[in-house]
Amino acid sequence: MIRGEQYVSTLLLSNSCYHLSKTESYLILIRHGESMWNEKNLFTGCVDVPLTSKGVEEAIEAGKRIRHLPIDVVYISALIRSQMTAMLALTEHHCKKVPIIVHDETEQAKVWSQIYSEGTEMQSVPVIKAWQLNERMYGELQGFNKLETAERCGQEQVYKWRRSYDARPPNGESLEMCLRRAVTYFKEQIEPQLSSGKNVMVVAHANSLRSILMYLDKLTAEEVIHLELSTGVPMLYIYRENQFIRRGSPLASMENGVYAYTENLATYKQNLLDEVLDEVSL
Ligand SMILES: O=C(O)[C@H](O)COP(=O)(O)O
Repeated sequence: MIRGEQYVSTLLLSNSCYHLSKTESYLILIRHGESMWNEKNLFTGCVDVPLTSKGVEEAIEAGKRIRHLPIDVVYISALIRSQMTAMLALTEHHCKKVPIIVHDETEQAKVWSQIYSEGTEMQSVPVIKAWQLNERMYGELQGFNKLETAERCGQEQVYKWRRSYDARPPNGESLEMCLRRAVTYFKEQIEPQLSSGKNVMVVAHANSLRSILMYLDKLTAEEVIHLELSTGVPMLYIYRENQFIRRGSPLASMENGVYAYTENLATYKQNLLDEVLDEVSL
């Protein structure tokens, strides 16, 4: 439903990126691309493993699928597979802004990573690293093969550890425990960005994202059991009036379905097309 002048475009062209009116904002969630332990089917959890070449390709492909969606701030976990995915995806973004990791661990880190040129800062996207978005800590399963563990401990037990809300892998985190840190962080740090009109991308992990999706989609402990996330697939949410509206996964950049979701996005797309046409006719 179009809300008259509330959604009338207030688009401003700034360095070839458009800023939308502040009545709604966008949230993109992506599970990292395939990691070297995903490929080997090993429980990974908080072990810091990089992407495979397939994972690199998935990250680039994810970037292509969201390249025409606005992004003002990016959140990553403390693990390299999330960081590689975010950086690779952003190389595809039409804005061509430079993703810059924010270092505010200490006063010195803050001062030493300061950008002094306002113009250069405007050409960058802040990337915020948060351990709270890490994969669920898989405890004593970390490093073991998932199939072999199912043979050893029983399929049903392993399924419970992997998919249930409250079963806790030996000395590891249940999904519930992972939710407590990931969703608390989401509510305290990410939601305020969305409500201030910022468009956010979060690149995290299967289970930290499952817990965030539980919150966004109001899933019950029974429903979340069936929620599986593929690597490198972007999911889009519209944030409007403190509500999250699930919009599925953009299949391609400029896909009509995505931009028809709201008047604001349709206008955003039209402005991008006009800009391309202007460039062609120059
Ligand atoms: O940590 C892992 O092993 C995976 O990233 C997620 O594993 P799962 O599918 O067993 O939850």
